[in-house]
Amino acid sequence: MTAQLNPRGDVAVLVPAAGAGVRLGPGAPKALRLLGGEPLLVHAVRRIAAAPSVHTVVVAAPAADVDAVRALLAPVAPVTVVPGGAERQASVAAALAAVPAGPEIVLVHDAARALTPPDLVESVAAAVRSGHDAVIPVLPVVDTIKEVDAGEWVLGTVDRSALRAVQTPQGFRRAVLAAAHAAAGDPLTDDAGLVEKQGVPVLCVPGSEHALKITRPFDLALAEYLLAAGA
Ligand SMILES: Nc1ccn([C@@H]2O[C@H](COP(=O)(O)OP(=O)(O)OP(=O)(O)O)[C@@H](O)[C@H]2O)c(=O)n1
Ligand SMILES: C[C@](O)(CO)[C@H](O)COP(=O)(O)O
Repeated sequence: MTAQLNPRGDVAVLVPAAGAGVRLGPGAPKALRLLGGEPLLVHAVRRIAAAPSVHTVVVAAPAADVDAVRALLAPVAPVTVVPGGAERQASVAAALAAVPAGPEIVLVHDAARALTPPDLVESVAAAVRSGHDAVIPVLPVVDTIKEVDAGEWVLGTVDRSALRAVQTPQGFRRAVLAAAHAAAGDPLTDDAGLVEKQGVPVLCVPGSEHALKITRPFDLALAEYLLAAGA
């Protein structure tokens, strides 16, 4: 039996949360590390659950922690927890397989983007609902970008005007995401990449600086600051 949030909602949110967090340094799996005294995953799920369109949330947890994650999230929101895989893509596929009949819009959202505002969940879902098969939140790139050889010698300067930094939640018509995962080969770093390989147009909508991905220790420190400031 899959847990539901809003039975009249039309959105399922998949939360890959099975990563180790190697770049954050030694410690518990990243989704379980603390921000303001609570695990990143709790922050992420709380904000997803505050988005009124959300019908179902499926979390892909580290396989060894599935029961602990179920217990952790029970007081936060009704969620389904499944074991994740060795790569993010496999974790998303496992969560997608657990979505019940009903929601025709599926969002994929990193637990590591713990402070993502509910408004961003709603705006991505609304863009899919309005007829777009695939929608991603993006921000402009603010640094000058260089192509380098072996990470050391500059080969050239890339025109950044057409570049965007891509966030989550990424939103899809359910059948489009399912077909892209069914056809998936080697793992890609995001779900839009799989959909692009199927020739499906992907729409960009404005992202949010609060949806930063907590990847390195500095990101966690920044998130602590943002949380204390009311994010
Ligand atoms: N096998 C994996 C790997 C990643 N993720 C999830 O995918 C999201 C984005 O991944 P990232 O931020 O790169 O997390 P990690 O893989 O944990 O980071 P690292 O590469 O530093 O270990 C995270 O919520 C992470 O938990 C997952 O569900 N399953
Ligand atoms: C999905 C993602 O968050 C979009 O920016 C990103 O691609 C995850 O990448 P990572 O290498 O797993 O951090």
